[in-house]
Amino acid sequence: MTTSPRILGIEGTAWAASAAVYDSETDSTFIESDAYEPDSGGIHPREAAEHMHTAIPQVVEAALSHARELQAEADESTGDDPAGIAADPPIDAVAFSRGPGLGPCLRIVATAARALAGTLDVPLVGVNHMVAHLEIGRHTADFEDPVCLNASGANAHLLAYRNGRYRVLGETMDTGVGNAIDKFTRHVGWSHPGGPKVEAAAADGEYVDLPYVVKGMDFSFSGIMSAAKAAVDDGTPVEDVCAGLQETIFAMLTEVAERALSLTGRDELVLGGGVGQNERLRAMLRKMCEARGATFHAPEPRFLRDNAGMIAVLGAKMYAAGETIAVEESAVDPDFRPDQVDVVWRGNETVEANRFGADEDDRTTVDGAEAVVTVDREADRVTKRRVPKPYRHPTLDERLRRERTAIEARLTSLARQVGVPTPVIHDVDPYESTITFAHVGDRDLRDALTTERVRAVGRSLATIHDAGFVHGDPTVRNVRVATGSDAGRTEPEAAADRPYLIDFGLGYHTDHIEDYAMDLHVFDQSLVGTAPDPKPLREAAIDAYREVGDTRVLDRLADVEGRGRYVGE
Ligand SMILES: C[C@@H](O)[C@H](NC(=O)OP(=O)(O)OC[C@H]1O[C@@H](n2cnc3c(N)ncnc32)[C@H](O)[C@@H]1O)C(=O)O
Ligand SMILES: Nc1ncnc2c1ncn2[C@@H]1O[C@H](COP(=O)(O)OP(=O)(O)OP(=O)(O)O)[C@@H](O)[C@H]1O
Ligand SMILES: [Fe+2]
Repeated sequence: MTTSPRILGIEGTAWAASAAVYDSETDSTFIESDAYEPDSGGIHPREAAEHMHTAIPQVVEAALSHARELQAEADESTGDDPAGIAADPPIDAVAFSRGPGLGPCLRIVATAARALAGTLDVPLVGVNHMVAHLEIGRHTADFEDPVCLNASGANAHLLAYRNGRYRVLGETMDTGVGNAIDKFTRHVGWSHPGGPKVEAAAADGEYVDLPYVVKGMDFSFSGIMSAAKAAVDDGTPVEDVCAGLQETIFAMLTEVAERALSLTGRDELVLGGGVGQNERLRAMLRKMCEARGATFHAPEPRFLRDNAGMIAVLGAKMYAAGETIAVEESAVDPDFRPDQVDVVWRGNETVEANRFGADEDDRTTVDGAEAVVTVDREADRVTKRRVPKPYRHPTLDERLRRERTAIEARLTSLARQVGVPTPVIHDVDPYESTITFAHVGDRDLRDALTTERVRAVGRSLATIHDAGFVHGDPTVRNVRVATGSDAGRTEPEAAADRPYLIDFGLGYHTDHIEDYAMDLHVFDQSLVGTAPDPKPLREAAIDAYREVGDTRVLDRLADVEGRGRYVGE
């Protein structure tokens, strides 16, 4: 096996019939693509498959002749047979997208890949398309351990590596981000794909308010899309709706990306996927990263939209790690999830169990994802101020900060009333987005995870749900625990080591089982994303919830997770 492989990649999960050659020796990528453009409506699976059928052989041939040229040049410089007849094959392996994607398209690509590998007598590498979207950014940025935001047509999720897998920290609860935008543009009669048209129209539009929906690091587009369609139908100028749509959707994605950086303690962010070509989204992510001292990278547009270059680049890493597959094991998988992939190419890299400075005894300010928290040790109080986010439209920014401050104060008190430990509120100023409340605990749960504490959180969530509201963002960073050192100076609950819930800013009143299940799911995902060994903790949370809460919520949780959603181990 060569140490600097040359890989031919093939992509065809939906619209892009694409082939590429990645030459690791020179770190260069040649891409040949042929896009399927529907005459009307969105992507028709059968038409897309017909497109793959005719276009794949042509793009593969173009890539192959490029590979032959590279090989001839290499042979010439090493004095091997210049005709290339007796020399090595022009590539070391064929990598192809195994999924996720449209079944009929995937099968055509896989068949082409198997045939080519057979003819050239080189191995096959089966690549997960979503992991390729993120690895291309890590590769071109040369980042060590980034959080990745995949913003593509059929998907939208946040991923981060932990213990040999890319874990899904957050994702869309309904459609992919590009598909959501494309549905809106179909409604107003614009041709597919809609993303670039919305971007162009938004440049001439004025921001309008639309529903903003994030739950922890998950998010949903259905409400915004219905509201956007209704606004156009009611006569709001379409450019204004486009501006509102971009500002809202991309602010949601930027917010959850920031929360993922904060939760995982990382300082690198990469963007992947076709929607990543949008300038406004990139500008927002860049601003957010700048403001928190993180580094942002988006690969060039040819690597963002679906392309075989990313398949070839990841194929090379997988090949070098020995991840080839036999033909009989190379079946496609239309639902292939990123967290099903064993990330062997990153070696035995283990993220240290605790990368989050656990010692907080002297701290006076804490930068959360949304707020700056100032600790007054003498008074045993903290002041939390939701700071303006420079990436957000000012109107949206002000609305979110004001609303969240008010709801946080209200629900923090309400939770106390139903017996869930929370900090006592001393003062609230929604217009300054400031709350002053009691200092509680001596660690975030993230830095002091035990099954007992997790059980207590499970019980607390069941209790507030029973009272008719959700926390909205119950992650291991939004729970404070008293590990002992200051148990004496805090309140009675802490002495009993009952964790405090904090940060109710995303909470709301609801009697929907679905909302309660989502709340529990957010907590569960935060365990998966941060705990060295999440399994017993996840079980503890569920068991405790079962003791106190409504079991229909647990049934619904299983549903939520089974809905093609991505859950870890
Ligand atoms: C499974 C796979 O087939 C699928 N691929 C995919 O969705 O193609 P991708 O190239 O990553 O993204 C296409 C989407 O990207 C959107 N898009 C393209 N340019 C855009 C722009 N300037 N602004 C916003 N969206 C844009 C399009 O409207 C379309 O919805 C996926 O990765 O989810
Ligand atoms: N009452 C409190 N007592 C002690 N520490 C607190 C208190 N409130 C907040 N903190 C500390 O400040 C951190 C950030 O607070 P909080 O989660 O409310 O802000 P945020 O910006 O909304 O954070 P995020 O969105 O990242 O969860 C907490 O993780 C916790 O360590
Ligand atoms: Fe894609």
